[in-house]
Amino acid sequence: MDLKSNHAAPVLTDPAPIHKSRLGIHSSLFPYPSPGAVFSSGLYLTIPRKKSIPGKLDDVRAGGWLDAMLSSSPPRKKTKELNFEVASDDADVAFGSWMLKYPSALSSFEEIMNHAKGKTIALFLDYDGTLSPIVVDPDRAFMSNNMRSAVRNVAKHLPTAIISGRSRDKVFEFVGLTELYYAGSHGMDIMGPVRNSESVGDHPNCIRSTDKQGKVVNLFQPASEFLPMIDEVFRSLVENTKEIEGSKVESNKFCVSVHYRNVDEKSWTMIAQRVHDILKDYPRLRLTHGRKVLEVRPVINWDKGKAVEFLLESLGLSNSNDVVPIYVGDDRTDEDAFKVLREGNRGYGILVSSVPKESNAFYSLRDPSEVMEFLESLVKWKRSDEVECKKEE
Ligand SMILES: O=P(O)(O)OC[C@H]1O[C@H](O[C@H]2O[C@H](CO)[C@@H](O)[C@H](O)[C@H]2O)[C@H](O)[C@@H](O)[C@@H]1O
Repeated sequence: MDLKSNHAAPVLTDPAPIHKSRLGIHSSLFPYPSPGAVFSSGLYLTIPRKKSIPGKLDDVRAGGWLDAMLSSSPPRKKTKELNFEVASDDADVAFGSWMLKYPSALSSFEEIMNHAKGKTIALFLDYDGTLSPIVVDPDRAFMSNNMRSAVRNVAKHLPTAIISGRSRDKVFEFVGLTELYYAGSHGMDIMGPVRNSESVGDHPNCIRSTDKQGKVVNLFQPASEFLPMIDEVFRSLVENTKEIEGSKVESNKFCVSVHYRNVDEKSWTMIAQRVHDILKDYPRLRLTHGRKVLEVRPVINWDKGKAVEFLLESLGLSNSNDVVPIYVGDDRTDEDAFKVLREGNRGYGILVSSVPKESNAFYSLRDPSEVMEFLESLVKWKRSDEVECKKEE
């Protein structure tokens, strides 16, 4: 397997089992790699450990960080995503053949709905790059009012949740809708419904709480013990990157994002090295790569895929052949959710991308405007499905 291609680049970690009990976290939340294992978003591979020499630039190069950074959010004209380079003139041809593998969810809408006829669709949406366009300032990634209406309408008809890398509060601030469920910090902070006959409430790290409207909810925060560590790392990252022009460190409660979108490419090695040097003192934290962002998160066996499973269970929609989960997302962390759906042979992942990317999704949409069209089509379909069902009664 080519460790440098596709999803996230590998990161060396040093799991120390002793901390498991000390942190008071349920053992099922810890991932499986043994010392010397390399893992990235969904990848667990054992390779011999390399001795790292603190402060050496080789660290970030050898670890594949720079390759991953260079390939994040690839330019429109040239792509290396499928391990080959194409000239700009051929880009459309390459995209066309990629679409054969990941057909448009809009042109395949009827086909998708044929599978969903008479079933419940559960909808899961990523935020950045899916509901809002990617913009230079992460604090200004607003969704349009039209998109907000589309999400509100779809949530009135279908159980809907947003699963974001952002903090749950921040994504709620951007979306501002009470008709749906929210999971922040890549699924490590879920506010879900309470059901009478439920099993998720018994889940370790799940507590009863109330939402902003005073409704009783289940709050699931499997990484809560990591909060002091994450805060400490956040402060170190801010301090150690502050003189790198354009860099921005964002706290996402249980994760930290180090943005380099606005950093001159010449300084990418420096920013990667600073993050690397801090993380080597925190073996219980790991790094994943997003769109021009380095994401620091706890080493627990929890991701967007697990969040989908948790929410399905909370909604009483797991273990049912009558449920079709659909997950729409654009980023590497969304692959965990696509994988859960693909491997469980249920529902569909839809990748939002305007360039060819290897993915575990089944279908594709080019950008947030196509996502909005897809959501509107779902509402129309649901309305006519309801009318037909009434006629049959
Ligand atoms: O899971 P998501 O909802 O997609 O969140 C992933 C990260 O999204 C944000 O960063 C990305 O969008 C920014 C605004 O368009 C853009 O400036 C940045 O370059 C992108 O990486 C967010 O700021 C991160 O904290 C999230 O982890």
